[in-house]
Amino acid sequence: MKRTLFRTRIKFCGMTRPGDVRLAGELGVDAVGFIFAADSPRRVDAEEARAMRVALAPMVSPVAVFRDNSSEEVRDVVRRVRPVLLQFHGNEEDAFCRSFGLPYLKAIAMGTGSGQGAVDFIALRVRYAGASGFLFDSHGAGESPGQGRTFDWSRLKPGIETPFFVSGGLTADNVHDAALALLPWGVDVSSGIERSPGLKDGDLMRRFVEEVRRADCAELGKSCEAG
Ligand SMILES: O=C(O)c1ccccc1NCC(=O)[C@H](O)[C@H](O)COP(=O)(O)O
Repeated sequence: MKRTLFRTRIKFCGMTRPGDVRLAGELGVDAVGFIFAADSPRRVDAEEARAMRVALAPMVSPVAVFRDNSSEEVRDVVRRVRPVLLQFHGNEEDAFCRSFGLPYLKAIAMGTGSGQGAVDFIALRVRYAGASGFLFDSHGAGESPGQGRTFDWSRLKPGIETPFFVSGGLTADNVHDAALALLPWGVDVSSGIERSPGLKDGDLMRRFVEEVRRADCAELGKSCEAG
């Protein structure tokens, strides 16, 4: 999407501890994700997510993350956790995703490596007409997300007109390049800020945020020079 503001949103995903949620807020992160997918090592239940929601600083958005959960499970999380955004990583179609009355992000499985074509963004927009945005993640279709692998970023061509997040294998060492190469609405990270699945590391969290802000400053500098 055309860059008009110079702040890349940051979402920390797979939070499992209130202390990590508190630190994310202090670091200026925009959103935190709670994972309710059955097969995730970062899975939390609605009560654990509620406890973390209490630890959220003002203006930090709680996001509920699913992968082929039943509509009853999603409804239960919506009622008990009160997320402001839903994120779907499985085979969910638009009618399902929008049926909960909340904005949603559709995660798109990009697979790993190169050799696949550019993303057909118009087809995605048609298929997920109700989506507020997309999250391009590195897992293959049917694979578990959160594996810490990148995908071929060149498959995302400039000119995407809907907010999109880049995800998969981002760390403090590569997020600066990703942000500058793709100018995404936001970046999403899980294992790149962890010591082990679900246990975030304060130093890695802080370094990740610093690197995103460094990319934002570089981009802002370029547009100031261009007048
Ligand atoms: O991370 C998981 O375990 C997970 C399981 C099921 C659905 C979604 C999941 N994660 C969603 C995310 O947004 C991750 O942050 C994203 O896949 C990036 O992960 P990573 O490569 O570890 O940064």
